[in-house]
Amino acid sequence: MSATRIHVRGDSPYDVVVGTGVQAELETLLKPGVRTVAVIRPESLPDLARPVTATLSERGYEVADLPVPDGEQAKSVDVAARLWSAFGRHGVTRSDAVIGVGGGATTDLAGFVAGTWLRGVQVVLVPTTLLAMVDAAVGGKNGIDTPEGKNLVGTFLPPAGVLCELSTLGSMPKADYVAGLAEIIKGGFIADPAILTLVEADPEAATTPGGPHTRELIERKIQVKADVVGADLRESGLREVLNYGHTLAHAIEREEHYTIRHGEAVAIGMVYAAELSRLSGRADLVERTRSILTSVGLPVSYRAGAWPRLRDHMRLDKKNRGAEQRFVVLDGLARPGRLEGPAEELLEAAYREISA
Ligand SMILES: NC(=O)c1ccc[n+]([C@@H]2O[C@H](COP(=O)([O-])OP(=O)(O)OC[C@H]3O[C@@H](n4cnc5c(N)ncnc54)[C@H](O)[C@@H]3O)[C@@H](O)[C@H]2O)c1
Ligand SMILES: O=C(O)C(=O)C[C@@H](O)[C@H](O)[C@H](O)COP(=O)(O)O
Ligand SMILES: [Zn+2]
Repeated sequence: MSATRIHVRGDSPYDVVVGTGVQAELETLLKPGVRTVAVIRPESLPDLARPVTATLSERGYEVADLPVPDGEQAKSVDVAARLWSAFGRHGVTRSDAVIGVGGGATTDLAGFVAGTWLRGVQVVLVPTTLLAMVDAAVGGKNGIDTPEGKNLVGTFLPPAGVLCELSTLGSMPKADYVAGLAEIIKGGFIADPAILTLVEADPEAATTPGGPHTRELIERKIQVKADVVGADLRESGLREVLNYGHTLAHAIEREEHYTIRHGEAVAIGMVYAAELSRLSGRADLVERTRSILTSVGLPVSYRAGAWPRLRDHMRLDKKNRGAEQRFVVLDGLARPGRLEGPAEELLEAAYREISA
């Protein structure tokens, strides 16, 4: 199968390479002069990183294999501090490189420690989940969670390259794979409705890595993200559209102590954002949102009694300006807009519509 290259523009441009056998390109992404490569990967998945570490060792690089806790548990200041110490022990310098292999939690952590060590060393990302391929590893946002909220500490560091090895998706647990579909569907609502048509035509096929449209869905969503982050890396405006559904999603993740899958929280958050759009007189895409998410097995509601706490968590959303709460909403299909300083009654009314 041939590889597809999706180019991300900007001051530090790079390619996202999608296909099978693409890890062979790894060495070409490393800057000349790299001696030590720190490979960060989930501790329970040594086989995922082995092709990377073995290739680099054979080519004569000093490889530091750095396992981290699985999933969201990795995105903590404690784990970051352990990695900074390991970089010191292994003598990672500014001419060296960090490689993040794993799901979005691992690539977010790898980007964060690369962006903060020595004020920034090169990072290459090798996403191994659907969500990380179509979203987390693309765009240069990274971060860790704190007790105060999701991703509240992080940097913008464009990767030197992203390698999406499609064969790694085969071992993904179904629920994690389906969670990745939420971000693909998000791309459909904010920018590329053809994504929605593909999923709606055969939802069951969309939930399996080997489906007839798997690769097209992946490439379309990466293209949506590449177009946006290529124009606005640091979220000065346009990039906010990628946060559709995330204001409530991040509040739910915090409420669940980061045990709910990000994609599941985003699914619920998108229904909430669709309700906000409808109730504020913009687009009415509520039924289409509920229906497509339900068809692939994603959640569309959350506990009724949770509103006061969720409302409080949303006050620390990164899109807020001072006391003004801000949301991404839809003025129409593929026409994202903003809701700024909404009345509390509107926020609560939209929540009543999605609460179970
Ligand atoms: N930086 C961004 O722009 C951005 C965008 C979207 C999401 N995110 C972040 O991404 C994270 C979610 O990513 P995720 O959905 O990949 O979850 P995840 O990283 O938690 O991975 C899910 C689980 O799958 C395991 N796994 C990884 N690859 C596997 C494989 N090939 N086979 C079997 N198991 C595998 C992981 O170890 C983990 O247990 C969240 O922290 C979210 O905030 C970041
Ligand atoms: O890349 C972005 O920008 C996004 O908003 C994509 C989201 O899917 C992603 O979850 C991101 O990490 C959220 O960013 P945050 O700034 O709200 O933490
Ligand atoms: Zn997200």
